[in-house]
Amino acid sequence: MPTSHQIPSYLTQHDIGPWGVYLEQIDRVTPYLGALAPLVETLKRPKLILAVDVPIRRDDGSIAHFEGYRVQHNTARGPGKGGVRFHQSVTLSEVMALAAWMTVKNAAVNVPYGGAKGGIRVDPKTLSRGELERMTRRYTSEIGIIIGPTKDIPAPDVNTNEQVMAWMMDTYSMNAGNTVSGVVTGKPVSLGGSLGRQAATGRGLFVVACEAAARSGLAIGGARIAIQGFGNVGGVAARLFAEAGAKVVAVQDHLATVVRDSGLDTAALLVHAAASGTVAGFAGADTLPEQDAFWAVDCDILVPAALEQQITAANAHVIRASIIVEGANGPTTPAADDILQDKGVLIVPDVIANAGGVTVSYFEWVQDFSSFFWTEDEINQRLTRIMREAFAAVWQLAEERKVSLRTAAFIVGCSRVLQAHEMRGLYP
Ligand SMILES: NC(=O)C1=CN([C@@H]2O[C@H](COP(=O)(O)OP(=O)(O)OC[C@H]3O[C@@H](n4cnc5c(N)ncnc54)[C@H](O)[C@@H]3O)[C@@H](O)[C@H]2O)C=CC1
Ligand SMILES: O=C(O)CCC(=O)C(=O)O
Repeated sequence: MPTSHQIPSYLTQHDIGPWGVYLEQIDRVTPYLGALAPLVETLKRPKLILAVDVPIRRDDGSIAHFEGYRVQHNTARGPGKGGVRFHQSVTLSEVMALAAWMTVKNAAVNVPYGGAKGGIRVDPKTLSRGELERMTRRYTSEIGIIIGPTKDIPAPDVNTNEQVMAWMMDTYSMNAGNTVSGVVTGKPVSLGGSLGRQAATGRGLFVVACEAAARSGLAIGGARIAIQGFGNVGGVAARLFAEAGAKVVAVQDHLATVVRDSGLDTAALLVHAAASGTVAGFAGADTLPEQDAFWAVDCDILVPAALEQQITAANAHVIRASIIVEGANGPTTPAADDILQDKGVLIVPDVIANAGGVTVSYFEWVQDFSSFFWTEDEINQRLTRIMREAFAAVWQLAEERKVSLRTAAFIVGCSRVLQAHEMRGLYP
């Protein structure tokens, strides 16, 4: 647990939430940072926090107010970069942690960004399309004072997509007086988005899962895969695992867990989920009676691809996978990390495993600046190379320093950020 002096006054000890997980991860890596360790305090303090009121007129004429945030955790290596989340459980602690993980991630895979994240506490499923658009536009106007293509570049996250990015880009552009396509990534391809961005996070996850499996002597063909979250990340990962001959034996979303021992028909499940908004009710599978039973499913590779703090001390003991590949940000608590490490489970941490999305966002941003667009093959090849190189560097460091892949990834990421601070001379 972080000590009380580390907790900023705007968060209280009892609701420290995901920010507390992040602080503990920083404390765990600090002994490995050598001469940079004295600078680590900067990583425990977000650079800028903006909390905004987002009022909209509902379709029935009433006014609703939502709480929104944009947090820039660190910009030593470049502009802030990170997604925007619309979810009923969004808190400041969560957005701070998500922004900080972006700082570490962007440095770990060496894209030239700092870390940022945004969110609105809202269940978007309760809004009409018109209400969603008005909320998105108002939020964009409110955070418009701190975002921009050279300052902070939002992108999709949970419950946001290319349509939301199109509205954000349009609102920012209207206020600027000209089209600014580079203000967000994950846009529709017709508006300056990149081929391959929609599938990039799942694809990058699949690439590093294959690398981890190869080094562990596990063949992907025939491997049993369990996936929590069947949205952008989990859905694409499921498809790629199935195409490679693995058996996706369990998928859980917010409403149900569907299982099939011989492997789910992932193509049919994707069609079902797209039509009904959930995996619940899928005819080609059994449904587990309890959501918690998902964690004990017999599998080789477990992919948490939903929300934070899902794998905890309460369920880590029952996990049967030998490899966990973190599609979600912050899905594993430090206490669960310890239990899983004792059990010999290999965890490929979020800051590497889900970095494919921001990597292709970087490609999108570069393409927007140059107004010259690449083919999908070029994008996928560059993505695969970056993911493999980042994974190999972290694997090698973990072996040399005899630490977990998470600690190794944090050593790489935090060292790059702190070296940037040192070279820029932010500590006169
Ligand atoms: N979209 C992207 O490019 C990236 C996303 N991520 C992370 O991946 C995770 C998933 O993001 P997306 O796939 O984009 O979101 P999404 O909105 O497309 O899908 C989220 C999925 O999680 C499920 N879910 C939500 N609450 C759940 C619960 N309590 N139990 C089980 N399932 C639950 C939903 O039903 C849905 O299937 C998040 O942690 C996000 O931060 C990380 C890197 C990039
Ligand atoms: O594509 C991006 O800029 C950020 C994606 C994101 O939010 C994440 O990696 O968690």
